[in-house]
Amino acid sequence: MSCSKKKGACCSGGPKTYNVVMIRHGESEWNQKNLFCGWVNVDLSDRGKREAVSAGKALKDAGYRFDMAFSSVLKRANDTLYAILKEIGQEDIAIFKTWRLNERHYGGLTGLNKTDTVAKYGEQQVQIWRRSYDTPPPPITPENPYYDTILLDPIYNEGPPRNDFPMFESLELTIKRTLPYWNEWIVPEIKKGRKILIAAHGNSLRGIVKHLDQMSNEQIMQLNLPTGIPFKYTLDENMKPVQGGSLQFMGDPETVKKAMEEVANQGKSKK
Ligand SMILES: O=C(O)[C@@H](CO)OP(=O)(O)O
Repeated sequence: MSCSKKKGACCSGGPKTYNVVMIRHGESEWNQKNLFCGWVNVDLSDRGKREAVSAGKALKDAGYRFDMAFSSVLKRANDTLYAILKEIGQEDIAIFKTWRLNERHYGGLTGLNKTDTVAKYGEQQVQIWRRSYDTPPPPITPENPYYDTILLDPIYNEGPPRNDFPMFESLELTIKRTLPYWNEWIVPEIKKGRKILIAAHGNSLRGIVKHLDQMSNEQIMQLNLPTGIPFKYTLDENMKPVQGGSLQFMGDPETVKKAMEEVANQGKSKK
């Protein structure tokens, strides 16, 4: 059977491969204001909404169809997903939402302006907080204006458990709660040949990318995922990327490069 037109599992002659599409949500209102956001449930900005629609159009033009979708419990990722599904005319597919795909919890940095934080602590420290593998931000405390906003938000009624509710997360800690979900819920569906779309966040997706590409703790520091540009992985039966199958962005390389630089620059001082 030839399945060259299918975007899920493919088997035409050679070894079986599987495609999975992921997207970081479109620009959020707090991305626009350059604030550390993490678990605060903010909306997409107008630009972010446009990015989500464009992502949907790109997927539609490339002929993508999905069997199911996964997202976090945060509306910026959910709304990105809905906009895409609307564009491709698949609003009725099954959607699974989990806090395990949330953005990393930014602890005591939540709500702070990234440029002001650079001015106070220096670019190097902010880069460590934003992109290092295992250095967490300071914990969020009750004095933080968003402490209750997060803790009392009904989106967290289903988890994480109250006695294990994060007060901060490094990338390492983010991966510890994201990867079990990837392995237990997403991988089995990919292996069944289901065509999967994941709409999540810069750092939860960095965790999945680090795992798939077996990137070192140093390599992952350099990766900034752009907002609202879908990317595809082509995986073998062991869920390892095939040659050239990693991080295949659906956008022209110059636009992707600029969008990545824009994210990186959020943690630079304004000259
Ligand atoms: O503030 C955040 O929650 C994240 C993503 O928007 O920011 P950063 O890119 O600094 O990890």
